[in-house]
Amino acid sequence: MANHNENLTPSELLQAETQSWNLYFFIEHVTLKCALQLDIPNVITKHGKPMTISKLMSSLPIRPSKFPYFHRLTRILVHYGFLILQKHDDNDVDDDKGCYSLAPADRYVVKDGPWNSMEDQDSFFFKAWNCLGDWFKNDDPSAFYTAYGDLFWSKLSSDSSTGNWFNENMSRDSRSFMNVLIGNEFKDVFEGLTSLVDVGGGTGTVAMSIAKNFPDMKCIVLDLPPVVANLQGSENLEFVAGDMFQKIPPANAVLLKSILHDWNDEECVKILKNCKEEIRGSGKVIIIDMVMENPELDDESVQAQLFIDMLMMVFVGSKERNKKEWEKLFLDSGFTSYKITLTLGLRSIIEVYP
Ligand SMILES: C[S@@+](CC[C@H](N)C(=O)[O-])C[C@H]1O[C@@H](n2cnc3c(N)ncnc32)[C@H](O)[C@@H]1O
Ligand SMILES: C/C=C/c1ccc(O)c(OC)c1
Repeated sequence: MANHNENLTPSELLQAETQSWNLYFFIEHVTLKCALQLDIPNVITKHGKPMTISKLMSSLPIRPSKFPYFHRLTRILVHYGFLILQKHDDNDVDDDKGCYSLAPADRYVVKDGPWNSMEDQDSFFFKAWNCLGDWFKNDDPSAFYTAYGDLFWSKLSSDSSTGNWFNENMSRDSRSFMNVLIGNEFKDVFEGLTSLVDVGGGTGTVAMSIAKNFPDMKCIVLDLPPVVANLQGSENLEFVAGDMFQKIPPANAVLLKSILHDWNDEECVKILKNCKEEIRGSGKVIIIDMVMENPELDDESVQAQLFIDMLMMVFVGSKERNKKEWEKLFLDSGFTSYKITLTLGLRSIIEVYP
């Protein structure tokens, strides 16, 4: 092992060279981005079955002059696991080496995954990330603020196309998450509740799913005026425009999905105290958010969690919390007990009792 006063050994240097290619050039990002620019996931989805490379090329908006280059893109997409190549026969010498299909991650992205429309919002997204270095050297609340001179929620409120983009993505995230939650034995968490207010419930995707599955429960969605303006409720679903730091409508249970990770500790305590005040009957607060440092998670999940934690820092100046940090929030807001009832992928369901 070389210490940092010495030059790298030849083998360290060669390994560093390899690593720097893999780390510094965003290979996965730039190649996947091209796949999305060419609409590869949608074209394969529409085709309905795996496609040969010739079929794929002729179905995509690419010029014949570029056909000879295309297998280089599919090759790296296969390497990164974005595409799956089922080989027909290793002896095949022509370009139809096999059939390409979508990996589960693309099927998720096409069908209901959020943030796949990053393309339209590319500069919006990266402008904030590009300011992260500057943010460390200034006193701004978030790198987003450094980039835009405005807070994230305020910007979304004033710029309706970005606001709609964000709400649509949160809604996609919520739709797939609720399909897992409600579609399985996991829906116990809502059983027996008479009413529920989804605080910061966006455009109501979560509440609609609960309202549909529990017709006797009255569901309320509280969100900022520009988010819920013009949204139509139903028999047991109501939209309320407001500010969770001011007043939360009373209900048997309060749901906070992807809310507390947007705020710092003092703000979270304020929100939680407001929630506690409005709980009616023997109710609870239900939190759906990540719990960091869960030793049961695999490396891939940990990496995604670490990234989302950074995302919160960049966009809203907040953080993801470990079990101890969650517990402190609950006790500081006057709750007596809590339990982490379920972990689904990256996120957990935490029930908190007054
Ligand atoms: C990350 S999104 C989560 C949306 C939804 N709960 C979900 O999981 O799909 C955070 C939500 O909090 C809302 N929000 C931000 N500030 C708020 C406030 N002061 N009062 C009520 N809602 C607010 C935003 O408009 C946004 O819909
Ligand atoms: C670009 C995405 C920004 C973002 C901001 C706040 C959130 O709570 C969030 O949840 C996934 C995403």
